[in-house]
Amino acid sequence: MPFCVEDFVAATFTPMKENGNVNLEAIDGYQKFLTEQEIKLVYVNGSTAEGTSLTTEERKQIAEKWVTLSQIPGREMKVLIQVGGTNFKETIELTEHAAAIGADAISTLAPLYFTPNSVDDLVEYCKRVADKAPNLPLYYYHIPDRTGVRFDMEQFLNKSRNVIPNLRGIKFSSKDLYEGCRCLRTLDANGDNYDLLFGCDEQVISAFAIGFKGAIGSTYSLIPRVYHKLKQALKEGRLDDARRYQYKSVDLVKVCFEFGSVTGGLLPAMKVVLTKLGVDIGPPRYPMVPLDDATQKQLVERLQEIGFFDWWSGKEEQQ
Ligand SMILES: CC(=O)N[C@H](C=O)[C@@H](O)[C@H](O)[C@H](O)CO
Ligand SMILES: CC(=O)C(=O)O
Repeated sequence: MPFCVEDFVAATFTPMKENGNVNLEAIDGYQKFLTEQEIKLVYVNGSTAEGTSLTTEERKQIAEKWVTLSQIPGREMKVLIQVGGTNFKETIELTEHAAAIGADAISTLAPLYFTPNSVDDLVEYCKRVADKAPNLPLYYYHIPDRTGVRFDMEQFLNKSRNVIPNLRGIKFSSKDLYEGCRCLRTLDANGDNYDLLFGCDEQVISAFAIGFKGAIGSTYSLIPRVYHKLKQALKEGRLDDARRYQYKSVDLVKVCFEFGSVTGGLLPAMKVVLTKLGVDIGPPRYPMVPLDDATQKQLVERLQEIGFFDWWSGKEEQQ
């Protein structure tokens, strides 16, 4: 079951209408935009997508849309579907649905609210999900700051190795690079063909330095070219250049956080950024609140100050 993700996976946003409904039609333009930015993998219904704010029916429709679009010649991409949530029955329904529609992989959060008591409980949970789609690779979605589930991922890997045949890795959305490094060491020592995908975009250079090969995140939708250049620079040993690209990502994330809220973090601001790039992504869904017009204007001014639109268009590269 080879599925080596040595690339950037765009964690997709969910297009919404002003009335709060999902704007399924707008996924078309967004998918095309990502194709043009050379994004070849997408992560659907995760945090960036407000997956836990969507109904199960909406999640299915969104998953179907991404899979269908990814089958259009010239617009091919791999589609990973996040199936986790609060309700195990729905998680299973979404897992079976992902398999039935031809998704490339699934990913699950830890169960929310009634959270596992031990790493063994977590392994058991992932196994129950994985068993419902035995032909699909499964990526456990580790995002302790959101789920409160903080079990050590090195232990998780060691305990699940012989138990979950289709586990293929972890989406590692934690800034604990010591833990990440221990995971990489144990995978290496055991010859595991797993992907450890880093989830903190503003630190991805550090993750690559210790051996991560791929990453999943929200900002890969916004500035994929910057990250592709970062990776290329690292590959060629041009560390200063690589840092320069990481600084751009840090600047963008920092500005988005300036307009962030406790509920949604930087997400409502990032939806504005994508809209300004010409993708009709709309507002976030409550309990996240959209930025009002005046605040959007301030955000655009801050983006101009950091030169975002110049490096986005590639203008700055010619200087
Ligand atoms: C909570 C959240 O959305 N995390 C994302 C993925 O895990 C990241 O891609 C961040 O949005 C990004 O690193 C900016 O902080
Ligand atoms: C990686 C991330 O942002 C997501 O889960 O959507």
